[in-house]
Parts: sequence; C-alpha cells; structure tokens
Amino acid sequence: MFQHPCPAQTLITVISFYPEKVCDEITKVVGLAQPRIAHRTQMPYTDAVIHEVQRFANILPTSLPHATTTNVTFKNYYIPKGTEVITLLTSVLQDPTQWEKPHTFNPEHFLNSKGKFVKREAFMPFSVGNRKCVGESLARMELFLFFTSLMQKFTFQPPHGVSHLDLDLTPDIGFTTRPMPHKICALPRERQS
Ligand code: HEM
Repeated sequence: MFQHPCPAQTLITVISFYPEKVCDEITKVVGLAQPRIAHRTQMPYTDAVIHEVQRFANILPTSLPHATTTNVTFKNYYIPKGTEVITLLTSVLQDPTQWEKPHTFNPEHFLNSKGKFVKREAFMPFSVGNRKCVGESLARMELFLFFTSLMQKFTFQPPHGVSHLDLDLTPDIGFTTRPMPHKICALPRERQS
C-alpha cells in the first residue's frame, strides 16, 4: 500500500510550517527583484522544498502506460511482447530503502549536513528512460519561478474562522492526483525597503 498525499495538503504543509526558511532565502538571494532561474543554485532550501513536494505528492503516480515491444524477462517475470505495463512511480518515490522518512514531508531528503542541495537517484516524478517527460526542464523552471514569486509576495492562510486543520485535504485520486477545490487567502506581504 502506498500513500497518495494531496498536493494541496503538501502545499499547506509547506506554507504553514516551512515559510520562514524559504522566505529567508528569498529575502537573502532575490530581495525585491523578480525571481530568476539563475537564483535557484543559490537557494538550496527552496529547491529542496520543491523537490520534496514532488516526491511526497507526485501528481502522476502511475506515469503513462507503455507496452513491451519484444518478449522480456524482468526479475524472473516473463512479459510477452505487447503486454501493457503501468509503472507505479510512488513505489520509488516512497521506497523505504531509498528515503530516510518516506511518508513524511521532509525537505532534508535533498540537503546534506552542510545545507547543500543533493540530487537523489530515486527522485523520478518525471519518470526515467527514453520516454520520460519531455517537459521536465520547463516544468522545473515553472515550479521554481511560480513558487518563489508567490512566496515572495504573499502569505497564505485559510479564510477567517477556518483553521488550516479544517480544510478538506483529501486528494482527488484519478489518472492525476489533484487537490479538491477549497478556499485559501493570499495576503500581500508588507514591502520592506
Ligand atoms: C510537474 C509537472 C510535470 C510532471 C510531474 C510530469 C510528469 C510526466 C510523466 C511521469 C510522464 C510519463 C513518462 C513516461 O511515459 O515514462 C510525462 C510524459 C510527458 N510529459 Fe510531462 N510532466 C510535467 C509537465 C510537463 C510539461 C510542462 C510538458 C510540456 C510542456 C510535459 C510534456 C510531456 C509529454 C509530451 C510527455 C510524453 C512523452 C513521451 O511519451 O515520449 N510535461 N510527464
């Protein structure tokens, strides 16, 4: 059994419990300027948070279906030509042999003891191989620029009178894992000169 956390739940975890470190990094590296991709290498914590969101709440858990083009024997399983194969990316993204805390949101999965960003072989939300996502570079740029821009300009919280614990964070699991619709307030941050 694998857990499929809701992307919204993960985002709320991030904005509720992790904003300070991300915002400190934004203040230090980006300031009031428009975030640029060149900032990413100087922002290991933010990069780690984004990677951990994708690991913890991957939006395409079963990747895309494929079929074998020849007869294949894989790990003692005989798979005849033409068999449809569906890979479960979550089995790798939450593999207890690969991750220190597979079922916990933990940006430290992508940081070494000195706080430097580390790549992990088992990080594969875009799948692997010849047919891996062709939009990976674009998606990764967009994730960084959107996330840092939003965190730079807003704080996020539930509507007045609603605790973040009251929000319905049940994931809408289908071909993609999506959040259920819910209301959240984006409050402009005070500009500091
Ligand atoms: C966070 C964002 C994204 C995630 C997690 C994601 C994930 C994936 C995954 C898991 C696959 C299946 C790979 C396989 O079959 O083994 C895939 C395929 C694909 N993705 Fe993405 N993707 C994202 C964004 C994008 C974007 C922005 C584009 C285009 C601009 C894109 C275009 C494609 C295309 C064309 C394929 C099919 C590739 C093929 O069959 O050869 N994706 N993606």
